[in-house]
Amino acid sequence: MTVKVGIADTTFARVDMASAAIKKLNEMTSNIKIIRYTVPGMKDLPVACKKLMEEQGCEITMALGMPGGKDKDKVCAHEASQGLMMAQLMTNKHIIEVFVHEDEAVNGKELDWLAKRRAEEHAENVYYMLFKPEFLQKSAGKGLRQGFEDAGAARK
Ligand SMILES: Cc1nc2c(=O)[nH]c(=O)nc-2n(C[C@H](O)[C@H](O)[C@H](O)CO)c1C
Repeated sequence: MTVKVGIADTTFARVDMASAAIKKLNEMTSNIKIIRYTVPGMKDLPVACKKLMEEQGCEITMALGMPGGKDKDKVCAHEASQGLMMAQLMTNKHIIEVFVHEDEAVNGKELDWLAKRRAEEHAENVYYMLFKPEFLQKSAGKGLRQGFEDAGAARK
């Protein structure tokens, strides 16, 4: 049966993360219907995701945002994250937050690579959460990361 997956993204972001996530999800399964909803910025993502789940019937959503490098952007990112957690608890559905901070990368090229890679790897997580939760259980404690390289399990 087809599962609806919501993808909420922003015009503020400097990289089209949603397209990378959508491409990855469509490569992994044909059992999903993707509904995309683009809003101005990350603080608009909580209600966008809640509407995708409550009004469009999405089972799970991804919130793709890009906090800028200024202090006020980091405050906004914290506020947006609080909103996303609230929206998850209100709907009892997962919203996978995919934030890429503009100052995580040294230049535009790395930012483009990082943002798309993190979006893809979280899209994989969405697939596993929907269809193969046992795969995530098997990966518990492995230090997996999305975007930059995995941290790996702690060496005894
Ligand atoms: C300061 C600020 N920083 C960011 C940011 O770093 N990333 C982002 O996506 N959006 C930012 N915004 C805009 C808000 O998220 C939101 O779009 C506006 O307040 C309109 O609701 C604001 C206002």
